[in-house]
Amino acid sequence: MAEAQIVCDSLVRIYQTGSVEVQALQGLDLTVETGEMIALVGASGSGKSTLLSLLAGIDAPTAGRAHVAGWDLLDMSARDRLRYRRRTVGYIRQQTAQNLVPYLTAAQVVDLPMTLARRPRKDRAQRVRTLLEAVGVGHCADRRPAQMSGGEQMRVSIAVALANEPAVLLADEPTGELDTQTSAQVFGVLRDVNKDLGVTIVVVTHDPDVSTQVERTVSIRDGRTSSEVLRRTSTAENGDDEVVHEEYAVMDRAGRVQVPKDYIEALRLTRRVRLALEGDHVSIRPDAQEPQP
Ligand SMILES: Nc1ncnc2c1ncn2[C@@H]1O[C@H](COP(=O)(O)OP(=O)(O)OP(=O)(O)O)[C@@H](O)[C@H]1O
Repeated sequence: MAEAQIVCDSLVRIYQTGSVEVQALQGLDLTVETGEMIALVGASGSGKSTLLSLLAGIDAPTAGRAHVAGWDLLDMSARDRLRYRRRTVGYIRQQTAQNLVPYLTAAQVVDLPMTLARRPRKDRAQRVRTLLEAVGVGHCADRRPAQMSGGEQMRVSIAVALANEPAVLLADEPTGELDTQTSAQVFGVLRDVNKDLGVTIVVVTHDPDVSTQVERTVSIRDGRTSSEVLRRTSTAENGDDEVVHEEYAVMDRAGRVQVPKDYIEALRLTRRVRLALEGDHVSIRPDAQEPQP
């Protein structure tokens, strides 16, 4: 079977500032299939942006395994990394302004990544128009960022990220600075890109409504994937279609599963627990020998 488009195993990123060490990712596992669109959620500081910048090839992992579209992110020359950033991934940064250039028009900024990738001039002009139309901002071609709304700027940012036909699109809080209605429209553009162009998309978001818009929402806690919510459509007893959200814990390759904090507290689980295979499930019980607090 072909490997998934994004595979992270026990991914670690440690930042060292002076004598202080921050473990932004502490053994994160994530698999995203080709053509999937997933949302990544988690509290502030949980490691979402760190993960995205590693996947974008902006930053390098400290340890673990990370493969994206056939590239090994832990074993890449500087030249490979540049090529990867230009052609394999599209990255939309958290602040809209960081994706654009104040003195360039929308058409010029979408053209830029193609010029850097040495695409012939005649292809570029046509593609700039097609891309701006595709994300609904054809009318902004000659405008600079200051002459566009936040939603229009974000659409142009999406067009920039798509310029070199990336296999993977990474978006860090693309709707964070937008009102509810504009957010829904921008999210709609990302969904269309995913459906129509088959681009694999990972979107970081704080918006609790996103799980209703994607098939899979992955939660990150303390630099690890903690749970996943899958959205499924099933048929209710009255014959109507109903959307069901089911939450799953994530197990890593070594078989480790994180027990949710509220379960630990409810059963007063301590360092040692009793595990038992019971027919079709595994049970976890408190250790009777351990003194209860
Ligand atoms: N360049 C850096 N140097 C040192 N520490 C960093 C750096 N970047 C991130 N961190 C730390 O790593 C941890 C994870 O940060 P990250 O930005 O990935 O979180 P996040 O989940 O994206 O948060 P938010 O939702 O607020 O954007 C935090 O403790 C943060 O302070």
